[in-house]
Amino acid sequence: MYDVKTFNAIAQSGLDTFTNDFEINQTDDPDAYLIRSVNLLEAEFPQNLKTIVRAGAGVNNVPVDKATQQGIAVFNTPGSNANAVKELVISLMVATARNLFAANNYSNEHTEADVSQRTEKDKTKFNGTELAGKRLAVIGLGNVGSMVANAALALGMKVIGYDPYLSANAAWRINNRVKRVDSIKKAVRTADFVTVHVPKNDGTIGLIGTKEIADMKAGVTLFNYSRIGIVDNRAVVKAIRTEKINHYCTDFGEPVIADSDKITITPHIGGSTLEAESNGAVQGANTVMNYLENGDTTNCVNLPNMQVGFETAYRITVIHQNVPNMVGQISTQLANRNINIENMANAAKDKVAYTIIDSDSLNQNNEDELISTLNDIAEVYRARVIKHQG
Ligand SMILES: NC(=O)c1ccc[n+]([C@@H]2O[C@H](COP(=O)([O-])OP(=O)(O)OC[C@H]3O[C@@H](n4cnc5c(N)ncnc54)[C@H](O)[C@@H]3O)[C@@H](O)[C@H]2O)c1
Ligand SMILES: O=C(O)CC[C@@H](O)C(=O)O
Repeated sequence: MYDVKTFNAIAQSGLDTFTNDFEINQTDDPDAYLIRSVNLLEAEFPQNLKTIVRAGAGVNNVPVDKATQQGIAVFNTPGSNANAVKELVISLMVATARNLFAANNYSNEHTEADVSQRTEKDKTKFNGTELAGKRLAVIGLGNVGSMVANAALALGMKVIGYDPYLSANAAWRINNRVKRVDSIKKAVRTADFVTVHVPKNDGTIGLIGTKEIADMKAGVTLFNYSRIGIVDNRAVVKAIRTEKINHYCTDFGEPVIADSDKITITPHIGGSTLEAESNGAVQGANTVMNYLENGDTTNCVNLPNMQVGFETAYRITVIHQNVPNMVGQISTQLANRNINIENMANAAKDKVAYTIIDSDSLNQNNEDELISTLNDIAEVYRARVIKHQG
């Protein structure tokens, strides 16, 4: 039996996905965390914890390097909420272009009986613009950015994209009418709307600041539905004062941007739809089960992604440093115990490697001692044995 700890509301459809071999929130030493936005950056991890699965895209709330050092595999559920973010960003583009929030406030303030005459005079204040024919710059063309770009094209916009790290797979998703450029400056300089869809990491904090805003067209509308800090909110406030930025929409409020009718703040609801929460929870539950029961690392962010068919009675998985002679050291320990290797796979991602060894000749008598010996190898972060189900 495996135990899974949840810290946030995980959709019931996800919890229902777990088989009877999994229980939820039953111990203080779980095998897996299935989380959303809980901040684990200062957390101490229990000894038994083998995986942290983020139902959602951003893993900036997880100390990934620390998890790696402790042999904990970290996953996300890419794309599970991308459509929800796309719809929210597109709706806010329409809402800001048509001054919907100000128009709604006006209508709520003027409820007198003869309002219709006044309305006809006042409505010119809320004249808007259409999206068709306008230019949108999309910074980051992954799961969310590619969907926003394609939807904007369908609305008749001209779309310019910037993403220097775009994977080949992601590139297939992008309509070939999205013009790709090689700098933020080239992307934003003619754009009426700029939207940012990148992960938060050391390379993206302050990605859009004073300099990038200076490169934008006067009157631009800017969106940050990625994470707080990727857009420099102080620079935004200054640019709103000089009318360089016409409107700013973000999912991440902080005092410096409060109380401006030129700023629309939503409370981190980009992925908050029934569909997205269900997608993330179901995908997350399957990820937990696949890793704990098979050692599968699809969508792992700190280990190489490996899927190896599991046909033998036992599987030994080892997370270790990506240094010479690791496979040699591991297989020597198996040979010393007369354990035959039926199948072996190894791959590396940056400084970390993952080895999967399948065997029929391991047994309960030598399992604990073998794992303890493998874990004692200085460069090994975690070795474990998985018994074939069924
Ligand atoms: N508001 C919300 O509720 C919500 C929901 C989903 C995602 N997000 C945030 O949005 C981010 C993006 O989500 P996604 O699903 O599209 O992720 P993704 O990983 O599919 O795409 C991110 C893209 O950003 C690109 N990128 C990385 N660094 C870049 C840089 N310096 N300049 C330009 N592009 C860069 C990557 O190459 C990748 O293609 C997430 O990491 C998360 O922080 C927020
Ligand atoms: O869990 C959420 O509600 C937010 C998810 C979102 O920020 C993400 O990174 O996927």
